[in-house]
Parts: sequence; structure tokens; C-alpha cells
Amino acid sequence: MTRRLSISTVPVPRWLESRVLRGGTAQPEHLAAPPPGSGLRAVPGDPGLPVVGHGLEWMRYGPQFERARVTRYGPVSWMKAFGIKMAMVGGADATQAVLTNKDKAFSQSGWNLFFDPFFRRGLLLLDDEHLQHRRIMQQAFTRPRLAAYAEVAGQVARAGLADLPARFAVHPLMARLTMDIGSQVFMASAPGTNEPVLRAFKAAVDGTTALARFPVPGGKWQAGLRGRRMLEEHFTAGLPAKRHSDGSDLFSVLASARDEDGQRFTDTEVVDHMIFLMLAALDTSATTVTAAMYHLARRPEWQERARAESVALGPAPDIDGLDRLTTLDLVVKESLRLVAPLPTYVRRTIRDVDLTGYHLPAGTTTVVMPAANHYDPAYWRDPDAFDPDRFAEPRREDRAHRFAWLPFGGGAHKCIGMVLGFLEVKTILHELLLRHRWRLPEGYRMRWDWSNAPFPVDGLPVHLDRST
Ligand code: HEM
Repeated sequence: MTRRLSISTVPVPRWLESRVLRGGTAQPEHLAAPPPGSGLRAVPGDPGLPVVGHGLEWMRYGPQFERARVTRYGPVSWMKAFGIKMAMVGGADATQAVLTNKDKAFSQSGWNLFFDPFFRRGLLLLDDEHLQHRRIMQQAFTRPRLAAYAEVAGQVARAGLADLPARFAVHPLMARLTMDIGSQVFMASAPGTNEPVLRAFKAAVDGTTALARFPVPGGKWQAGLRGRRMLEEHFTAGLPAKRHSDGSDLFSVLASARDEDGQRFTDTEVVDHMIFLMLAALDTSATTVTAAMYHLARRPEWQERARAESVALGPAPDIDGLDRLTTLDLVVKESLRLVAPLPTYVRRTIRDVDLTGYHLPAGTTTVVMPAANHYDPAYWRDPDAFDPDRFAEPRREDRAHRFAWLPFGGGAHKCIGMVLGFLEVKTILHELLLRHRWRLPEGYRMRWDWSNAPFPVDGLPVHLDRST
């Protein structure tokens, strides 16, 4: 099994690892002095190493690093990474304050750090126009629309999973499958017929993590810009036909969607939204299926329990059938808790803010860390354990706080594709469960790469046995 080059696999001496995961030993420094007499606390933290700050540890250890920050400094701290100072927010109360954004002090422009210029003007990046755009886009996510997307997703999943080898790497396969599903559901393009667009999309995604963030010939940034241009050309060329189509693909639906006041998207807006929707939907679903397959392989009793429900439901379920797969619901929720596919939510303060008693100055990039809440022992019993029943009655540990479990975010920008994402992930797992049992290689140790959307560094090798 070939490993992708990943910072997670670079050997690090154990003493250094444990020092990093204890949160380092630097003396705390303050982000900024609170206004005199405000009664606010200064945000504690430390810049990390010269130039790289804490970027390398963050990318290598992901949630473990974030939990260590909260343990060391509390729910609000600061550090340097990617060339800037940022406030790191964990803990359900501080998270709630940032994401619900009652005083409109946090702007979505924080996300520009990663997404601009490749995914500019996607719904997640909008502030003032957000509500109006969301109202129009909501028309593409009604129950009848979702039922139609789910049906198409099921067809593509069945074809894509029909002929699996006895041993394969899960993540590359799921990344491909979710792209094929996305192609069909979003654009009515059959798998294999949309390769240049998918390549352009991949280049744009890779551009977001370019180290040199300017056009260097042959570099990721330049390739990403080319990818973005190509996506714009593709969607712009296809739009006139979609404006007049009554197709049930998301592109057609978005092109004709109108809110209650009859407002619809301009051509440029449809194009910007389509490009962002691809980003929002594809990697997140692939990560979720991969995480769920990993846990189901480690815990065959859960795999059997989920399979029994899938067998009882039978092949090609509709949206109502998928809703009845309650064990898969629990498994997917728990997988999303343990590995949040979008590991950070980024904002920027547009004025000085009192964040649960901490002083955040204007212009601070503010990073919410869902993992800090997802592993918080105040809400979760034995938080490192895979225990899907924690989401079932009577335990319902997720109800301990509105922001204890937030893999889809919260507040006005909460994921608009949450139900569709769930349906797609459940469809894929259901089709797998019907056909196969899967297990991990002997002594397998999972290592996630956290530098972007999380993926297993070795792709996650599994062995398949037919289930019937
Ligand atoms: C398991 C799958 C998914 C996960 C874990 C996920 C996660 C998230 C999260 C955490 C946010 C909010 C980020 C923030 O507040 O900064 C978000 C927003 C968003 N997601 Fe998803 N997502 C998933 C699937 C999808 C799908 C399938 C679509 C569309 C087809 C989608 C479209 C969007 C959009 C458009 C936004 C921006 C919403 C707004 O700003 O109002 N997502 N997603």
C-alpha cells in the first residue's frame, strides 16, 4: 500500500511528541491588552516557532494538538500559523458565541485565508448578502429535491461498488465515488464523462493549501487559478441551457431557484455557488464514509448490527427507507464526532469583541475547533471511545449542550447540505453492507493526515469478504 507524502508520517522522537501534545513549555503571552476598566481577560497563548508558528504541529496532530491547547490555555487562546496570529476557540460556550454571532462581530472573511481566490463568493464566504442567497439556495434542498438527489446517488453508488477487489484502499475509492455521485447529482454528468472538470476542481482544491501563495510557474497556486478559470468557463457555458431546463440536477435547480420574493441568482452567482458547492460536498462526504468504514471494521459487532438493518430494508431504498437505518445514523454521528471532516471554522472579528469574557481585538482571525468540543469530557463519557449508542435515547450525550456536537457547524452558516450529506454517506454504507463484510489488516494502526480535509495517510487498506 503506497503512503501519500504526509507530515503525519515524518518520524518524531517520543519526547518531542509528548512535549508538543502537552501544549509546549513556552511562557504564556497575551494577544492584546484588554481596554482599561473593561474587566475583560487577555487571551493567553504563544506564537510557536519562528516563521512557521504552530502550523506544523497543528497539521500533524490535528485534534490532539487542539485539545492540548485547550487543556493548557483554556477555551480561548492564540497562536501563530500560516504567517498570522489567530485566536483558537474551543469549548461549547465560546463556540456558540462565535458561530451564532449575535452582535455580527465575526465576519466570514476569515475563511478567505484558505478559500480565496479559488472558492470566492461561495455561500460560506458571504456576510451581508448571505441571508438572501441562502433563501434562494434553500430551494435546492427541499425534501422532494433531496429525494431525487438520493435516488441518483444510490444509482451511482451501486454501479461504483459493484465490482470491488478483495483488498483495496478505502479513501481513494470513496474520493472517486463521491466525485462521481457529485457529477451526476450536481451536473447530470455520468461518471467518467466529466474528467476535465473534476481535474480542474482538484487543482483548485490543491491551490488552497499551496505553501507559496502566489503564481509560481508549475506551482499549486497557479494550477489552482487555472482550475478555477476552467470551472468558471464550464459552468458559464452550461448555464443558458440549465436556465431553461426542468432537470432535477442541482445545477438546473439552482439556475431556476427563486426565493419567496421571486429573487434568483445572477449568472455569476450561480457559477460561484456551484464551484463552492462542489468543495463543500465532496471531500467532506468521502472523509465521513472513510471514518465510518474504519470504525465498522474495528468493531464488527456494529457492522453486523448495521448490516441487519440494511438487509431488512433491502436494495435501492428511497429517502424514507434511508431515514429508517437508525444504526447507521448513530454510527455516522459518532464517526463525525471522532473525525470532523471540516476540522476548523474560520471567522474574523470586525471590531473589538467580548468573547465570553476574553478580549479579542478587531481584525483577529478566529478559528473554532470542533474537536475540542467533540472530545470534551464534560459532555462525552469516555470521549476517545467509539460508542455510537451515546447518541441514542436515553443517553443522548449530544444534547448536553447545543454546541457539544457540531460537525455541520451552527448558526446562520450551518451546513445547508447536512441532510444530503447524511443521505449520501448512508447510501454508500448501506450498499457496502448489503454486499460485503470488511476488516482491517492485522495490527493496523490508523494515522490521519490533518493538513486539509482529513484522510488516512495510507488510504485505509481493508479486506473484503462477500456478506452473502
Ligand atoms: C458529511 C458531509 C458534510 C459535512 C461534515 C459538512 C460540514 C459543513 C460545515 C462544518 C459547515 C459550516 C462551516 C462554518 O461554519 O465555517 C458547512 C457549510 C456548508 N456546507 Fe456542508 N458539510 C457536508 C456536506 C455538504 C453537502 C453535501 C453540501 C451541498 C451539497 C454542503 C454545502 C454546504 C454549504 C453551501 C455551506 C455554507 C452554508 C452557509 O454559509 O450558509 N455541505 N458544511
